[in-house]
Amino acid sequence: MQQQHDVLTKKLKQAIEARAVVENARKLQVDVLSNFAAKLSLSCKGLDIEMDNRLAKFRNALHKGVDFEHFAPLIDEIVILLKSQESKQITQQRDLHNSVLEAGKQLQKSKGIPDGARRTLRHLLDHELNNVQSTHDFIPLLTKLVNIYHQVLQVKLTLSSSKQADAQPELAKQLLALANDLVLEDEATEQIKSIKNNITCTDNVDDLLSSAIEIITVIASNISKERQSAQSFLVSLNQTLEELHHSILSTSKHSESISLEYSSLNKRIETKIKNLNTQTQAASSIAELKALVDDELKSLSEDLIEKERLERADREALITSFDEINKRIGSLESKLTKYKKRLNEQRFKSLLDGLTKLPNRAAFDERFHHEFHLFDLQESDVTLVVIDVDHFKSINDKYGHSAGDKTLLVIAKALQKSIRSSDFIARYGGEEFVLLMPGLALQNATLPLEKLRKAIKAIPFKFKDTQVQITISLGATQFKKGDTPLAAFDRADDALYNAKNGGRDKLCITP
Ligand SMILES: Nc1nc2c(ncn2[C@@H]2O[C@H](COP(=O)(O)OP(=O)(O)OP(=O)(O)O)[C@@H](O)[C@H]2O)c(=O)[nH]1
Repeated sequence: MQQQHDVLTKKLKQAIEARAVVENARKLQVDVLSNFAAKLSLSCKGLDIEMDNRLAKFRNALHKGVDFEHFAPLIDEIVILLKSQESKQITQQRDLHNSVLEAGKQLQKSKGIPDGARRTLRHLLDHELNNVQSTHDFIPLLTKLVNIYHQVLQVKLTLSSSKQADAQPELAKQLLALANDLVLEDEATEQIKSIKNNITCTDNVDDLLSSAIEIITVIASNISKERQSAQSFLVSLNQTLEELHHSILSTSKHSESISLEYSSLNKRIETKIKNLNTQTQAASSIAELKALVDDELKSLSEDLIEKERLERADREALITSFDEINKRIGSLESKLTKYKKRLNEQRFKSLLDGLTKLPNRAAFDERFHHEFHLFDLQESDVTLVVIDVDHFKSINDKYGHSAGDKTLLVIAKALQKSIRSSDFIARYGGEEFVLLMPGLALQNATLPLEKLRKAIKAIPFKFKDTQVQITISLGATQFKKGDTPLAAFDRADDALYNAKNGGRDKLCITP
């Protein structure tokens, strides 16, 4: 009996001990959970005053270890408040999305956004804004937006304040781009070159204004020269046509008078033959007949000689007139050929970039649309690449604008040299180039494009005795079924954006 009692007591003790362990573990867990809930409730602080009060009560109750029955109504109230907070937040997030989008679009309309900032803004509005999941995600976007606003505001402030209006780097940049795009006759090219030199030496508004006026004057005089040359061509065309008209008129008058002479001569011959007929009938002796025939034949042969003379004169007049007409047509043709050549040269020049002599943006647009048209017809592979020189501004800033120009020239040559003859490269503007690679699938483009990137990186640039490494970033895509030229270009531009954001000196691909 005692033995049984001892066994039972031992088991009971063991059970009590095991229970205590479980209770302790549970208490520990509850403590951890309570702490966590208290911390979580603190993170909601500040959203709503009513909820703050309830959460404070909740934390207090947790701290005191109040029974769950006392918690339950408090938790219910908090859950209701949280739900209303959630729907409030969704509305706020939507409003915030709309206002950021609206602000960004307004900002896009502003003039004077630096190139890099404009690209960042477009990416922000087209992509980043759509990926926002929470209000928190807006913070980096808003920071970027404010940054861009700041840049634009600075440009505007500089513009509006006459005191500060001295420095206008953006205006200088635009003016320089305009001067670079101008394709004029040789004499004007020299003038533009000297204006460009002036622009690179200053960003003072007054100096830039006078450069702008000089550019306008050069353009105006070029247009007037062009007009004069077109006018002189038209005048000479008109003169030649008039001369031709006279010549044809006089030839036809001459022909008319000759044909009148002809018909009277023919009539005379006819009458003489008729007379000869009647007279021979009437002749009574051989001697009379002989004398008659002799007379008439003599007169007829004179008429025939006259007829022959007339014919010869007519032929000669015709030949002279044809010669004259041919000469005039010949001279008109050679004038026309010269004029056409001139127009073609001008068109060719207007499709070349003045600095690098690569095809310019207009030429690229033409070719781009042509390739797109071909793609629509046969859907062959076309890879499109946008290339941008990295940190190019710092080359200008550190070593001067003409060093920047030379750099662009060297890069353009290297790019041209490194591509296939069937590829098409153009200077899109500033330090940006575009490359079209017809017949090359995007999956096979990595190798040649990486080679291109490395080729530029390997150029041994040297400025002011300093070895400088210059790199490029590349964004590539390919034409897709149902694409538009703009959509394809945007994809390549997005890829370039990724390459820039990924640290530059990179090729990024957006299929
Ligand atoms: N020398 C020279 N500079 C040019 C020409 N066209 C544009 N630029 C300059 O190119 C620079 C481009 O600067 P950003 O758009 O800020 O770009 P970045 O410095 O290359 O920097 P990332 O593109 O972001 O790597 C500007 O300073 C322009 O003035 C040109 O024909 N000649």
